[in-house]
Amino acid sequence: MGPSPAPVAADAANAASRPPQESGFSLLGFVFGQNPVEFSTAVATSLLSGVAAVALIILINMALASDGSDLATLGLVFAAVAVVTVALQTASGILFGRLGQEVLARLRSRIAERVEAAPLRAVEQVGPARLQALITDDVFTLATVVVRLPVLFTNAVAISGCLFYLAWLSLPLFVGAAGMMALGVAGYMLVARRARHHLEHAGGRQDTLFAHLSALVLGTKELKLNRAKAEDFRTRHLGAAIETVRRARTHGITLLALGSAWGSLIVFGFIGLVLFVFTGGGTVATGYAVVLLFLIGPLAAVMEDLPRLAVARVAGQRLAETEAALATRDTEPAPPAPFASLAFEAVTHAYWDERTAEMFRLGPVDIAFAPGEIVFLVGGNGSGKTTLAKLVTGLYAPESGTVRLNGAIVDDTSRSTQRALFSAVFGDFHLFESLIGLSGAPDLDARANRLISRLALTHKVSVDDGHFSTRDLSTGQRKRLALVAAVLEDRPFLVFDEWAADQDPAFKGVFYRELLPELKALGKSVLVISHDDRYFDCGDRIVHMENGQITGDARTGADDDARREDPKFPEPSFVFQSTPI
Ligand SMILES: Nc1ncnc2c1ncn2[C@@H]1O[C@H](COP(=O)(O)OP(=O)(O)OP(=O)(O)O)[C@@H](O)[C@H]1O
Repeated sequence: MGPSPAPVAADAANAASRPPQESGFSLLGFVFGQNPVEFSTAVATSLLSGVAAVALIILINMALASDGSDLATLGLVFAAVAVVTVALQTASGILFGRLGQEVLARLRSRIAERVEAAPLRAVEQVGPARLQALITDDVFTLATVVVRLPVLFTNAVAISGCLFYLAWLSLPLFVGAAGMMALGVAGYMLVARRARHHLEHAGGRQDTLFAHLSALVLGTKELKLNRAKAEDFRTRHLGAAIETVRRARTHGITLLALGSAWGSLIVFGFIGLVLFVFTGGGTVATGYAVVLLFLIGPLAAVMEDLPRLAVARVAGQRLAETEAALATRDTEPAPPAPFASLAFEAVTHAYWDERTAEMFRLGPVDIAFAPGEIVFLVGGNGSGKTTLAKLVTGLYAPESGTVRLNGAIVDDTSRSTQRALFSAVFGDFHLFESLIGLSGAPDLDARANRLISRLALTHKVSVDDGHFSTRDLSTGQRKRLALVAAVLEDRPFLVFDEWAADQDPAFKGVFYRELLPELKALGKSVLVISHDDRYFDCGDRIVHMENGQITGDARTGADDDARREDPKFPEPSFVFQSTPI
């Protein structure tokens, strides 16, 4: 065992599980930033439509108090203001609708961009369930609030305007109205605090729910085979998560509804007091009654929107937390550099498992790679082979130790140069539907189809315009397609993580005895993680791992000249021509 690495430093990016920080996400700021002109116009139109609505109320009151001589003029003004109000409301509705969709699209792109830019370890720690919940549910919640903003602004202005008008009609009554409203708002806020706690809890449980929903799809086979298992999963696991989210959200929304009811009660109470107790009829009372009756609509709408704002605030906070967890940016992708050597000195990495409070430590590891070398990485399950491969490819940054590429130290600013050396097919590889990143490469379809034929897949799949004709294939066949994509990238170093494990015995032979030597003959380096001990002789070196340590690193013996004589190792005669892409 080497010196202990700094505890959990490697997992320090686990910000997603940190206690929630105050929301660093301002929805208004974000919408404004996306499109300042459109946002300002939208706000202006909704504010003006609020002013116009107040003007309408004043005109109605003037008409009610009129002796009839100015009714015609008032009528014309009323018609004009009504048209302007409707036009403004429509314009702000359309503008905020557009902005809402823009927010939805931009936030989704922004999350995708953060995921792309963040180091792999940070993305792994945030986890797919949180990202899925965020990109679907939370982002949608935020966009919905944006669509409601014009109504909120219009109503806020209408309420303020009406209050001014009430003050003008009667100051003492206005003071009473303002006092009652303050009481209503204070009561609402008190309840809303408690409601927010429930909504935050629901947000946290939402991640578990999405994880279970994904297990429902990915684990369909296992669940369908065993009814008891399916029922247990549906009721106890998925069902419990659905129920927890439902209960927490219901609690939150019920509390908010009670808060709104308290607000409405106060308003109605005040209308009653003004009409039946304090004014005792008269013009002021009529004016107050008309305005207060009008106010019920905007006040009710604002009360209705407050719960939406509370839910959106929680969504914004989750977004801010996740973005903070993904805040570290990897260096910009670098163009492929020439490869002369890659060396790791005393490199370590540690995983911290929060649930079991256990640490897996890899290293300190010393290992070096040269061009045109085939290295087998072998060892028991969980010995750290894939983790080492992630360090070698630059997907993980070492916690300590030194990486040298072509003699120069690789640091956080140059790690992308290290990554640019590699193409890899990991055990949990993903086969994209097309040869992404390669469009426009010369003869792409022809070269891909030659490789497909070489991998005995011609009857199953072809490439047309860079797209695979199908991905409905066996796991082994999809892995062959992943290999096609990796080889076509034409990078100097390839990593295959137990690639041959899903191949039939005949094809294992093709992989180890034909493809690997041909890649070597093209000057490629290959790191092969393998349990196929009968093919270990195909490597130049065998590196053994145990418990996160390299326990052996030895050359296989057969030198390259001897190999070339050996009929087992053919010349690179065929399709793997390394056409630069
Ligand atoms: N994403 C992860 N988060 C936390 N711990 C992990 C993670 N991936 C691996 N580990 C831990 O690291 C150890 C080494 O895993 P690794 O996948 O590197 O082993 P391996 O030698 O490739 O195993 P196998 O032959 O089964 O693929 C595991 O025992 C596991 O506890």
